[in-house]
Amino acid sequence: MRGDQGLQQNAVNAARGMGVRKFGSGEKVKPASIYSMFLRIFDHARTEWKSLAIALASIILISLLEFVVPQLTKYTIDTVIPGKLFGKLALIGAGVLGAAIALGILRYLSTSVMASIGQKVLYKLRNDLYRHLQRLDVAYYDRNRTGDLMSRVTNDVSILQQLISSSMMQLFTDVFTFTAIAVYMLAIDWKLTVLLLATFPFMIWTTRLFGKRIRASFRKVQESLADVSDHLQTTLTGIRLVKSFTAEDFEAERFSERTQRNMDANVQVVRLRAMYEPIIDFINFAGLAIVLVFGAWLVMKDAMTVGTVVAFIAYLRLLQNPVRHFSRILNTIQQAAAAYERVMEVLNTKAIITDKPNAIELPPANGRILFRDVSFSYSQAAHSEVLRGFNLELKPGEVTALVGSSGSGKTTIAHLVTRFYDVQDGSVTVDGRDVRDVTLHSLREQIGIVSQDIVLFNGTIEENIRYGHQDATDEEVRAAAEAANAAEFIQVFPEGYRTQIGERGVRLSGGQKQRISIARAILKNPKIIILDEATASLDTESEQLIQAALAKLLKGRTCLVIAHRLSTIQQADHIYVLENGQIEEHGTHDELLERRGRYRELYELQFPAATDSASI
Ligand SMILES: Nc1ncnc2c1ncn2[C@@H]1O[C@H](COP(=O)(O)OP(=O)(O)OP(=O)(O)O)[C@@H](O)[C@H]1O
Repeated sequence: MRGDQGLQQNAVNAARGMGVRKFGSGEKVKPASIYSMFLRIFDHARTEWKSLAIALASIILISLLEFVVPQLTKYTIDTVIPGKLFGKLALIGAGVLGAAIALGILRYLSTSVMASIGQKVLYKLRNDLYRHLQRLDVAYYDRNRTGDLMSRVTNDVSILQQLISSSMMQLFTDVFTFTAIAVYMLAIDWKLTVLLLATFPFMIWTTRLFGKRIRASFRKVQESLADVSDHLQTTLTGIRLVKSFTAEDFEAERFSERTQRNMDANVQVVRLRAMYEPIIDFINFAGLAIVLVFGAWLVMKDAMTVGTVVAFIAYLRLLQNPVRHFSRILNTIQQAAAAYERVMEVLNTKAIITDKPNAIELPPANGRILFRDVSFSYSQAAHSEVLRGFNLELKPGEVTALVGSSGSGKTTIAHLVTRFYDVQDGSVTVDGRDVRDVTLHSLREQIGIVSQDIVLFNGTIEENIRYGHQDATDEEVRAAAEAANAAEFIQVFPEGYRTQIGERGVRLSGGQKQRISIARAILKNPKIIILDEATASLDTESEQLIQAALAKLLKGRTCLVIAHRLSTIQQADHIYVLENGQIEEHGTHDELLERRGRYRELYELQFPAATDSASI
């Protein structure tokens, strides 16, 4: 048992794992250039121009003040000390302290303003990403893992926010300081400065070399983190399954494999940084050696004052600070670039199922649905067609049931009506209009789905029912619950309709959840209803209540019922038996029993006694 389950899980995970690395066509982005990342961030920050202006002004003032302090040093060494100007000392002391206080205030201002811009950009980006995810096709969710997508919206966006809040400020300050000081030093002594700047190409080259590798490692860190998040999401939501298979240790083992991959990737990043920083330090010391040796030589030759050399060394430090900071910021930038790539992979994915430019609103439907010569497959692989030249008519106000073996294409037919997927050939029409010619909103608004996988959100019972029609009044919500045979059990809860359900509230039984989902569909009041295995796995009492609720829901609507349990569809107006995407036979329950074909076979399998007596 253990082995079988392990094998299955591994196969599922291998397939899923492929989904992460191999995005569908159009989803793969080139390694994002840091430049395009900054452009996009600025684009998001544009509306914050006032705050940006304050931050920029602070940066300029910080650079100016940093420039003034070495000038005071030079003045003290070259003028005050030789001239014994005691009266100036207090002024110099006050000047340095004043500059320090002003620097503190400006740094506070720029940091807090940038942090708030960072948060706002983060807020916008995360909302854009979520909105985009909501619009992406169902097929996108078939290919990508939920935990991985969650990690992109949470972890990756947070990393980008760190870049804006803390590192970008530093980067601006550094670029500005670097340029201002380099220009000043060139003016004072261009030869010494050129010699000094000769070390910088080495720094840039080293930075680029390590940058690429660090980014690749960060990509691994983030991907492995997404794996961890995906594993958590699947095993915690499926905790009952894990326990029923006593797979706790097995899952803990698999979790530790994933965290180990994350740890290894992190260690790789640290190793690269540990190698990079000493190289940069060495180049910085080489610069210091040049200034010290060449400067001292100039002083000894009376071509330069001691104060100028001291100031030069102070400026050298200021010049090298940005580079040293940059080596640290590089970490954040590379990490952000890897996160940015992952965010862009989602944002660059275009939804395929969208409204045509000239899509019209589907008028209130009569509910006649026609499949004409439909061919459909989920993938482009050969022989993967689920439907081929498929024809079907669903008549307005009638119940059409689909039965057939597992995998015969029943759910796929429902997916094509709701346009979760588009047909490759032929057409699906509602009241004569191709579903691709009408807006998705107007189409889906007129379709209600009640399925076996009931999704109820964390919130109150009332909120869950109202999901079917947000503007419904309290009376309408209650009437829908009444019609769905749910009112009785809801009223037993002390808080009635305001009872919290889901993780932070009461647990409902399968039948109760089903009735709430029927109430939700009744409140939506759609012209077309799709029931997907709606009454599977319920006890007889629940089933009777639900059957009664469903009878009310189906009344006067076009209904597509996908059923395995033939007992639930005996009253259907039409029953179609599907095998391998083809209709094998159709008719009413009685007609099909008489025909003694596949339907009767299925029926006899489910109700051996009933057919025995029927045939006597
Ligand atoms: N999202 C998907 N991506 C790829 N293939 C899919 C997808 N959904 C279904 N299929 C494949 O399409 C075929 C038809 O599946 P479908 O779910 O329509 O069958 P079904 O008759 O509803 O089965 P069941 O009664 O077991 O629910 C199956 O071979 C299935 O493996």
